[in-house]
Amino acid sequence: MRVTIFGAGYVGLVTGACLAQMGNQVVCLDVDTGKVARLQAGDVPIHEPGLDKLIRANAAAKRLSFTTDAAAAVAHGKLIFIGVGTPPEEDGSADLQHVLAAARTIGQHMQDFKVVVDKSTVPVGTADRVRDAIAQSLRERGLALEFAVASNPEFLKEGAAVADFMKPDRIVIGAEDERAILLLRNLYAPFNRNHERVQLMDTRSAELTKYAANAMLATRISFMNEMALLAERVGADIEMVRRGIGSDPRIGTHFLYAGAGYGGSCFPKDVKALIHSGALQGVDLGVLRAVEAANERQKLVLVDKVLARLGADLTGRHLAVWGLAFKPNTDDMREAPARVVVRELLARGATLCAHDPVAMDEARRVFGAQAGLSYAASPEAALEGADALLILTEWATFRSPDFDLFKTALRQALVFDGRNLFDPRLLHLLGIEYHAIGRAAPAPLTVS
Ligand SMILES: NC(=O)c1ccc[n+]([C@@H]2O[C@H](COP(=O)([O-])OP(=O)(O)OC[C@H]3O[C@@H](n4cnc5c(N)ncnc54)[C@H](O)[C@@H]3O)[C@@H](O)[C@H]2O)c1
Ligand SMILES: O=c1ccn([C@@H]2O[C@H](COP(=O)(O)OP(=O)(O)O[C@H]3O[C@H](CO)[C@@H](O)[C@H](O)[C@H]3O)[C@@H](O)[C@H]2O)c(=O)[nH]1
Repeated sequence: MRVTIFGAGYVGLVTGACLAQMGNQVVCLDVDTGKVARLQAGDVPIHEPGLDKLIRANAAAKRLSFTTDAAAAVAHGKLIFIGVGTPPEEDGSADLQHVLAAARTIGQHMQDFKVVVDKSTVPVGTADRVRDAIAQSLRERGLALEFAVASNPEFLKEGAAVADFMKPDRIVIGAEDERAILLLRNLYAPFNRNHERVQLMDTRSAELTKYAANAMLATRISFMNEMALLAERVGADIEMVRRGIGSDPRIGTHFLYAGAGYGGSCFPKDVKALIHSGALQGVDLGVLRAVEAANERQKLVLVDKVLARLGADLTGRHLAVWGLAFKPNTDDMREAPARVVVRELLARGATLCAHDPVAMDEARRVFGAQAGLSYAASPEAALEGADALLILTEWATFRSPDFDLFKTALRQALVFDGRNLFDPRLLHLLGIEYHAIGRAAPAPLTVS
């Protein structure tokens, strides 16, 4: 099928590459000329496992191309996806300017029937606004062409985006138009072979499903982070509690990891946007307000531990930081807890040497030329001469380090772990002082 995608970001590129891999003819349109030029040259601007290979193979097979030519892109696809950004406004609401600009562009160029599918995360009622924007552009052209608008929210996770798209838990289609439903069902048929994954619903329910899913996951994380605070005070271990509750199938094991707070381009903005949508309707989403407040506090928990141990003035202290991305397997630093932690430690007078396997270029862009912040080519190099190590992202390569280095490379064997990577008893045995999230100091080992 011929498919056009507005937006060549995380969602647009992954959707485009995966649909092309199934044989579809995909054109990705972006307004960022630099990004499109890079993609046309075979350079994939984001780090996402498996994505660059998929993009290059499908571009070489002429199933996937990138353009800034809106007229040609709109003419190409019977199905036109909108996968542009919906960043937060000052008041927390979703900024729909890019979605509505894409809708207007479609209305300005379409010549025949199109199915316009919103894949961006948008508040309930946006499909109606997209419909109105297209209709308005058509009216301005003196045309009355038919088109349908559907909602098809995306549930991929960064760092596992290609795998998530190829093997989705569910494919939510919000549509009322039979032509849109038929085209989308057929487009997704190759991703829907083993069991029925398509969930067909009305557009408004589809739009709300996306926010509700992210809000539920964020709620679990903030809940566990609060339990972790309590666990520390009462001498319990949040990792034991996590296993204890996760084995109940009504709760399940996923998204129960306490840590340095959730980040990324989705949970923070989507929780805010849902709270805002509730307020507009006179519904106070108090649970979500608490989820957000708990997360803001949580981003500073590791800093508080450092200050409690090393003193409120960190002047003259040098600290190693492992991990800058908001999660492993991505170079994305949008809303990453590292942004808060690094700025706070620098403001307290510390100097920092950071390492991240892929996000250091992005970090240089985010932090700019910050006095006191340097980068190391390896995790080991970051440790040299530091007073302590802070761990902010759970990269696999951090999980089994040479623990002896913590004693030889660091000035003192002191580790603050925001992702609970290690067994506190092991580090205790090795003579390393270890502060993690929600984990009380270990009892001495019984030795026979
Ligand atoms: N990143 C994720 O993991 C993820 C997962 C599911 C859903 N979403 C949602 O999908 C949407 C896109 O997110 P993203 O992370 O891919 O964003 P992104 O910022 O990585 O990419 C958006 C792209 O859209 C382009 N763009 C903006 N206006 C445009 C226009 N008028 N025409 C064509 N292109 C335009 C931008 O230049 C940019 O390249 C958001 O609503 C987000 O909430 C994101
Ligand atoms: O138990 C957990 C799980 C995650 N996190 C943190 O939560 C954040 C988000 O992680 P994750 O959900 O894995 O990544 P995203 O790429 O932001 O994906 C979320 O946001 C996307 C955009 O809407 C959705 O499509 C996905 O389904 C949803 O998981 C990260 O900072 C993680 O460190 C925790 O602290 N504890």
